[in-house]
Amino acid sequence: MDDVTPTNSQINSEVVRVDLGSRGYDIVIGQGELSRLGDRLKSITASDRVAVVTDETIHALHGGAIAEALSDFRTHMIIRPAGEDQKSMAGLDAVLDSLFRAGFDRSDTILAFGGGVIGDLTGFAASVFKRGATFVQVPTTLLAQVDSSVGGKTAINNAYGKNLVGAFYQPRLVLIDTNLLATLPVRQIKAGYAEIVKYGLIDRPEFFEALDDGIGADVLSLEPNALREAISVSCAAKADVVAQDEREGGVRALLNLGHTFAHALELTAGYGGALLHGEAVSAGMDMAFEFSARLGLCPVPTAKRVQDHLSHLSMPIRADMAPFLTDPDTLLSHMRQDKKNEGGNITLILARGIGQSFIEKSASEAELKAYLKDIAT
Ligand SMILES: NC(=O)c1ccc[n+]([C@@H]2O[C@H](COP(=O)([O-])OP(=O)(O)OC[C@H]3O[C@@H](n4cnc5c(N)ncnc54)[C@H](O)[C@@H]3O)[C@@H](O)[C@H]2O)c1
Ligand SMILES: O=C(O)C(=O)C[C@@H](O)[C@H](O)[C@H](O)COP(=O)(O)O
Ligand SMILES: [Zn+2]
Repeated sequence: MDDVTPTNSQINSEVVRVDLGSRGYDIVIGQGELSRLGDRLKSITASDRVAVVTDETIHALHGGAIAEALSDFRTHMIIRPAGEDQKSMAGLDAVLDSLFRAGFDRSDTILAFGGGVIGDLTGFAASVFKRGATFVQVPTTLLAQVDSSVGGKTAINNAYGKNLVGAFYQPRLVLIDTNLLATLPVRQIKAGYAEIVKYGLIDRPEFFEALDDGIGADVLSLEPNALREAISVSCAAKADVVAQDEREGGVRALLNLGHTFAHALELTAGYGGALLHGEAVSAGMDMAFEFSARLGLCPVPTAKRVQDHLSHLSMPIRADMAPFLTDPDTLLSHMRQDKKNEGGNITLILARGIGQSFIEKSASEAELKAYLKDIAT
C-alpha cells in the first residue's frame, strides 16, 4: 500500500494570529499538520520535555501519531478517562500529581491533546503548575478546533456550575490537524457545529447565510473544503474578539451566546454524558432567540429561522431539552451563578436579528422566570 502520510512540504497550512502582544500566538490549521508538531514546538521552547495530557479514547485512536510527532522529545503521557467529569478537582489533582511525580519544571511543555475537556483541564493545570508552565493545544474535536483551544479560558466545574473555577491562561501555540476529525463520532461533530454557527449568529450574518445555504451540511459531513473554511472563519472570529477583550470585560461576553441557558441545562443534566456542551449550546441559542422574540427585541420569524436552521441539520433545539426543563426555579438559580453577572443582575446575550447579538446586563428575572415556566415540561 502507498504511504499517504503527507510530507511537510505537502501540507497547506493556514495561520491565524491571536494578537495579544507578548502573549500572542499562532493557530496553525491544516490536514496532516500533526506531523509538523515537533518542529513547531522547537520554535517556541528550548525544553525537550513534553507532558501530553489526553484521554483514553483519543490515546487509543491517535496515541501512536502523537508519539511519532514528538519523537525528538522526552514525552510523558498523562491519560485520563474521557468525559466532562474530568473537569473537576479530582481530575486536576491527578494531572498535577503526575507532573510532580515525573519531575516536570515550568519551563517544560504541557500539551493538551484532546477535546475541550482535556483542553480546559490541562490549561488550568498548566496555569497553576509552579505558577505557570508552557502550554500548547492540539485539539482533536471539532468543538475544540473551532472554539475551546483558542482564547485562554481554562476551567473545571464544581457543584455550583460550569467552569466556575479557572483562569485566563493563553497557550503558546494551537496546532489544528483536521485529519484527526476522521474518527470523531457524529454526535460530537454536531456538538462542534453549534459553536461554529454561533459565530454567524453573533455578528457574521453572511457566514450564517453560507452555512444555511449548504455549507453547514457539508461541515457536518466533514467535506474537506467546507470544514477548513468553517474552522478558519471560526478561529479568526474568535481570535479577533479575544484580541480586543482577553478577560471578558466587554465584547468577549458575546461568545457566550446561548451559554447562560446551556450551562444551566448542563448542570441540571449532570456531567455524565446525557447532554454534551455543544448540544446544550445549540438549544441555548434557540432559547436566546426565542426569549429575544418574546421580549419583542427580535422578529418572531427570525427566531424561527434560527430554529429551522438547527432542526434542518438535526441539531438540538429547546424542544429537545424537555428532560432538563422541568424545574424553572432551579434553572434560574443556576443562571444566577453565571460569571457574566454583575451587581446581582443576570447578564444574557440576546439578539435583535441574525448577526445582531448584544449583551443585556440586566435581564428581567420576572420575564426570564415566566419564560422558563411557560416552557417547563
Ligand atoms: N475554553 C473554552 O473557550 C471552551 C469553549 C467551548 C467549550 N469548552 C468546553 O469544552 C468541553 C467540551 O469539549 P468537547 O466537545 O471537545 O468534548 P470532549 O473533550 O469531552 O470530547 C468529546 C469526546 O470525543 C472523544 N474524542 C476526542 N477527539 C476524538 C477524535 N479525534 N476521535 C474520536 N473521539 C474523539 C473524547 O474522548 C470524548 O469522549 C466542555 O467542557 C466545554 O465547557 C471550552
Ligand atoms: O471563549 C469564550 O469566551 C467563550 O465564551 C466560548 C464558549 O464557547 C465556552 O463554552 C466557554 O468556556 C464559556 O465560558 P464561560 O466563561 O461562560 O465559562
Ligand atoms: Zn461553548
